[in-house]
Amino acid sequence: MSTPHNNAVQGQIAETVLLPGDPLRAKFIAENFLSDVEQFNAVRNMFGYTGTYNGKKVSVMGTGMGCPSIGIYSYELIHMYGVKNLIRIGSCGAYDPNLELFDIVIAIGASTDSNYASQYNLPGTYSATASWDLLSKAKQVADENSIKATVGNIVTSDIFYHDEPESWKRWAKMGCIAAEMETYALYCNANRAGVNALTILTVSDSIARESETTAEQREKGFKDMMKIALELA
Ligand SMILES: O=P(O)(O)O[C@H]1O[C@H](CO)[C@@H](O)[C@H]1O
Ligand SMILES: O=c1cc[nH]c(=O)[nH]1
Repeated sequence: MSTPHNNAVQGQIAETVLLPGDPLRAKFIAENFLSDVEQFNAVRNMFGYTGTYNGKKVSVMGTGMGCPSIGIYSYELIHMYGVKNLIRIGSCGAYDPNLELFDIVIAIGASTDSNYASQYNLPGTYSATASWDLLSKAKQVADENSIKATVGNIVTSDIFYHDEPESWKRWAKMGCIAAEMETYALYCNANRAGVNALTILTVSDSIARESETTAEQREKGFKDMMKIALELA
């Protein structure tokens, strides 16, 4: 069975899938970290691959940018392909001035300006949280490999170019340490379905320090994040 967005057939996708926003980052991981690689998707150039890492079957697939895009891909992976562990590996902008470029952030929860959770018609505000199992393992892998990884609440925003450039400071005042654009929807989908999700991010920009990495570094760098995520498979 395939979907309008994914050509994979049953059994082609592993129970653990790494999810970078950028499909070229998925290709890079498949080519450089996995063995016995098979490509399962190219619809919309949203590349997806399955291979092995240390003998374990693992998949990697792009999600595109924003909650609607990761919402579609992660829903299909969970409900149509039986995926149990969804690990986003993305870039983020740091709000916390203690975070430096290339530092790792592990998202224990995501706050948001998105209305993704309105579909659940809840009688209040939903806190989208990570799988404790994946999170505690990820922190352990980071510590064992002497990789600095900061665990905290992040902001998933629908907006990259904000009309009010200083508004991030209000999230920072609430203890949010970094911003990206997908985790809230990923955690909602996973929690609603009773499967595991975790977001691991690399700081690509410091909003607090006004510094940034290049597009090539974002595609090919970030090896610490990839190592942590692959060890979870
Ligand atoms: O590097 P990725 O995973 O795409 O993540 C971040 O980068 C994109 C914005 O440049 C958004 O998708 C944001 O969440
Ligand atoms: O500032 C940033 C950097 C990466 N991704 C974002 O969403 N924001």
